[in-house]
Amino acid sequence: MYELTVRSRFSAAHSLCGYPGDCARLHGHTWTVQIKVEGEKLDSLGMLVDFKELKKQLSLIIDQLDHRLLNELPGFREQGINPTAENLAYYIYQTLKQPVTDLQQGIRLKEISVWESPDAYATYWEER
Ligand SMILES: Nc1nc2c(c(=O)[nH]1)N=C([C@H](O)[C@H](O)COP(=O)(O)OP(=O)(O)OP(=O)(O)O)CN2
Ligand SMILES: [Zn+2]
Repeated sequence: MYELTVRSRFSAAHSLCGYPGDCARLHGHTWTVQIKVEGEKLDSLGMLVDFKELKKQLSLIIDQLDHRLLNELPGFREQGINPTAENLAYYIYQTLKQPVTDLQQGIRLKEISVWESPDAYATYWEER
């Protein structure tokens, strides 16, 4: 098996409704998002999939999140879901799952990790 990893960053604000502390107040982070894909077969260039293609997919979702109030995103606002690192990792996974599969035959989205700070991150994946 091969595994590829691509990372990017964005800045955005959030508040955690019901949190018993200062995270309930509006505040911001420079978030890091990491995407991992996996697959077995390399193409004739020796690539599982071009990093450039993965970066493109990642930048599409980053553009939706950058300099936003994350609580107002569709998917969080209507359902009153807190934009925690966990929920963001799930949201990004669901958004990228199909587009990544469509990039190249035989590859799948393995996991999404979201860092709120250099020392704290959450990862979401689905069992095969
Ligand atoms: N499991 C989770 N726990 C917390 C989350 C989260 O998304 N998942 N989020 C928060 C808040 O967003 C908070 O802003 C982050 O707090 P913290 O990690 O403590 O970061 P600080 O920048 O405040 O760093 P300090 O080390 O506390 O100064 C809280 N928990
Ligand atoms: Zn926070």
